[in-house]
Amino acid sequence: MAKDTTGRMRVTVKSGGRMKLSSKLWLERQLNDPYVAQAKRDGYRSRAAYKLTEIDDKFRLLKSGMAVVDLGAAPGGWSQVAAKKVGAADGRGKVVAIDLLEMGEVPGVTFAQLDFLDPSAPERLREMLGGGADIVMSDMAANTTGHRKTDQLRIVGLVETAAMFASEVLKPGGTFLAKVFQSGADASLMTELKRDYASVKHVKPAASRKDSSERYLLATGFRGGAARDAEAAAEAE
Ligand SMILES: C[S@@+](CC[C@H](N)C(=O)[O-])C[C@H]1O[C@@H](n2cnc3c(N)ncnc32)[C@H](O)[C@@H]1O
Repeated sequence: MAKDTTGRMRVTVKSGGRMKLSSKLWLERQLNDPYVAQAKRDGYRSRAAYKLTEIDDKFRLLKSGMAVVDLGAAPGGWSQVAAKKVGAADGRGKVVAIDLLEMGEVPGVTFAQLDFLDPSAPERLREMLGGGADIVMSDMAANTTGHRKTDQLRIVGLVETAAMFASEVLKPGGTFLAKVFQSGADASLMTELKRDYASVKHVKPAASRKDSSERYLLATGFRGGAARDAEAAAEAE
């Protein structure tokens, strides 16, 4: 039986033409998970909402009036948190979100069902955004094959593509937040991000399961395309 990136056993079930992951262990965890119960009480679509809330409480990323891109948004917990913090429902801020899956409407959030790896995705997102972004955040998790090396490459590929997109749309001073998995495979990405952002670190919120290798890469203080290109040109001389 294959394992996913959290190391848990994975059973693949076909449902309505869509592949669904399930397991007895996963179900037990859901039932005993305080964040799942809390999310129900607070009206959040997912327990993931608390990961973003925690990161934001600590680093004060989301502010009223900001423009946010949410990659891999379904079922919508992060979009709900971001929409509330930036004031998207009353038009102060903006949240644009995409996912491979459908997502129920979140007030103030512009959503498109779209594969981020599709060549048309960046342009579509730029159209939805209609300007620069203050934050690009990605909670995307690539589908796993069970083959460790392949899975690591897919995961890193997804984050690198998200980072590249972030560097195209972020305003100077902007933030890139992305889910990664502890593997060391993101070392070269870290080096690039350190060149493009004032601060780059890994964060692991308490709501992220301890036995999971999941963590988040937080890059703040985007230096902006012009500054970055000048630095690269100086290095090349
Ligand atoms: C952990 S979930 C996100 C949970 C979400 N942040 C929340 O708070 O509800 C990861 C999502 O990434 C999406 N995803 C994975 N690869 C993607 C891709 N290439 N393009 C768009 N979405 C993708 C999956 O469909 C899945 O819904």
